[in-house]
Amino acid sequence: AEQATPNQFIDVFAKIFGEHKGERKGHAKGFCAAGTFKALPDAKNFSSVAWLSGETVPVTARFSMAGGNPKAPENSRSPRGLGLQLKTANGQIQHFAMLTTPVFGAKDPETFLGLLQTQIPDPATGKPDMAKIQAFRAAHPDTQAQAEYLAKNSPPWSYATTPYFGIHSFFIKDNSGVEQKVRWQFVPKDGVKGLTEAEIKAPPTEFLQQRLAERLAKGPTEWTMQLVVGEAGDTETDPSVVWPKERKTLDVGLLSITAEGGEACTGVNFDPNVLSSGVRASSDRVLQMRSAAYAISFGKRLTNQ
Ligand code: HEM
Repeated sequence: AEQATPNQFIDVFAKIFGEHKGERKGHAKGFCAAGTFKALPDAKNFSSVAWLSGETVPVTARFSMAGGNPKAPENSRSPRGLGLQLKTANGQIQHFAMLTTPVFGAKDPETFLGLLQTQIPDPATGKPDMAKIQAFRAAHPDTQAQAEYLAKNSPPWSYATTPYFGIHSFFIKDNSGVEQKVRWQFVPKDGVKGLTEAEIKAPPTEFLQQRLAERLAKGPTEWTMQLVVGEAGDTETDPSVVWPKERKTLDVGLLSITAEGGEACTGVNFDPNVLSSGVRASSDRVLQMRSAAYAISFGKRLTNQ
């Protein structure tokens, strides 16, 4: 089959969600936040990547709802996103652009594009054809793990009460010069809390920014950054597959969100392939596709398209 192109994603998002000039074509609804990242004392024994040194690194962040709907209802069973940009004192930049699911909804760009194409509303009814979506999912088992996770785990009660997962594999050079295959995740110090069944069934609501503001009025909200260390045979190319849960996990840092709102994240393209020296992307084709798609979306939204 032919390879998917980044423009096909921009096009299909417009067909599913409508045209929203000046907005992100994915994760259209969201808001900026700010804080710091500080490595835990042991992290520098693992790697000398700049942001693991222990200095307090300023963070520009954005919390978001998946999808291209700028008015997405906040009780929907869809992923939430967190984009982080770290800038170290010596000028290193590191991005994380994560979801609240440990896996992605497809193994490669072509399957993701195919799944999105089934979600284009039927012009006759204005709604997607559920049978078509189900048939596609049945024929593509790699689209099922994320859907199952979303069905079993309630959407977050607050952006502060959910973990965020990097999903893709990356390589971090350790202090002996060996590249370690890792996946990163941020675990909330406030604990994991989802919406109740009643809250999920209630009419579309908007509460995520207000709940975060109320939480921040009491002080910073924190996450522990963990690196899951892969072993030989753990996939580096397939973001729809979670690694075995007995993998070694290192607590490497503390993300502290201290403020929300403002426009500091508007000029940031949270391209997940912006990596500090000592960090390298894997050959995951979904990860590779993201840079090109985000660049198109970024250019469009900055020029009010
Ligand atoms: C081929 C697969 C994917 C495509 C085509 C895609 C597309 C997009 C696009 C067009 C944007 C808007 C970018 C901008 O205007 O700044 C976006 C935002 C985002 N995506 Fe993806 N995405 C994909 C996969 C993923 C995956 C696997 C993750 C997480 C692991 C993810 C997490 C995010 C987040 C957190 C944002 C919001 C960034 C922000 O707040 O500015 N996406 N995506």
